[in-house]
Amino acid sequence: MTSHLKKVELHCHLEGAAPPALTGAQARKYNTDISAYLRDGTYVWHDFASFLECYDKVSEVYKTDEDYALLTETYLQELAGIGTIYSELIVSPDHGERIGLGADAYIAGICEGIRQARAKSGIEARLIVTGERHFGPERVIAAAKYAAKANNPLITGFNLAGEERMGRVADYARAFDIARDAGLGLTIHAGEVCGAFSVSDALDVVRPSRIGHGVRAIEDADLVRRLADLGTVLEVCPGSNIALNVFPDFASHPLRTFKETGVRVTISSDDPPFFHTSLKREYELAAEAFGFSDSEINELTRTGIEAAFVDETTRMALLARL
Ligand SMILES: Nc1ncnc2[nH]cnc12
Ligand SMILES: [Zn+2]
Repeated sequence: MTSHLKKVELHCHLEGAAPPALTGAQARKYNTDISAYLRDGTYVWHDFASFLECYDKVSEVYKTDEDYALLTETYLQELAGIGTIYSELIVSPDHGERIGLGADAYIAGICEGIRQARAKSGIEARLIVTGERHFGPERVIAAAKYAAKANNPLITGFNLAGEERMGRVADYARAFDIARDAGLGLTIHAGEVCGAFSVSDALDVVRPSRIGHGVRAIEDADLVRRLADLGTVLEVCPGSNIALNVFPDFASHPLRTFKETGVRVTISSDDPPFFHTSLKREYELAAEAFGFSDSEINELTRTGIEAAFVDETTRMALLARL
């Protein structure tokens, strides 16, 4: 049981956390047929590419700033209900543009959801703006420029998500330069769908303090040592990795090996209902599938706070709540 433990999540895509019931209600509200992507309360996909397609279709039934406020507050309140004190949400202003809402209204709705949740439960949250590789480098650069200029204290990081097999990290270097120059925290999806080379590329080109997933670094022992030496924090999402067949089962998953070899690791849920998981389940898995003790799980949580994209006063306050 991990219900008594405080929790932190660094890696969750906001639209990826959309509860199927809420998505169904949204689809009915807008008279949109998403039966190809949501059936019997379950999101329908069969591989990484179809997951990304399903994700984009589901996202499209959240159309207004109020919809985004509701989605954000709903997820954060679920997290607060299981003892979560801090959450970083991965958001895409470019998506706001694509659906015609506009980036500012999209972000304003999400920030309203954060304020509502914090007022009700005290949960702290920040936003990581992401670009999506499959929409190409120009859109990713535009996302970085948006984040850099937003002057919004809740936007504290920049990420690159989407189809990892498209292009190389170097194609997106300029976007990360813009985000770095603006003082944003940097993280990047790598070593999830592609192998160890993608993590090496990320370290060489982006020099991020964190990597989303990074788990396929396990294929290269020198790279694992490099991650440990650099102190790069991996945002590990075991349930997602098994659902996407990155590893066949939890027994083959490298979370414990990373920890034992000195790589700094945290646990997150990624896109929880898409992968039949939740942050609650990821903490349970840490105990039951990976055999971590309460104090080892608290170390994962502490690492999450140490690596969080927050000011030092907030970091100290979060550490004090552990
Ligand atoms: N697991 C994942 N990997 C890459 N891009 C994503 N976008 C949403 N979830 C993702
Ligand atoms: Zn992700």
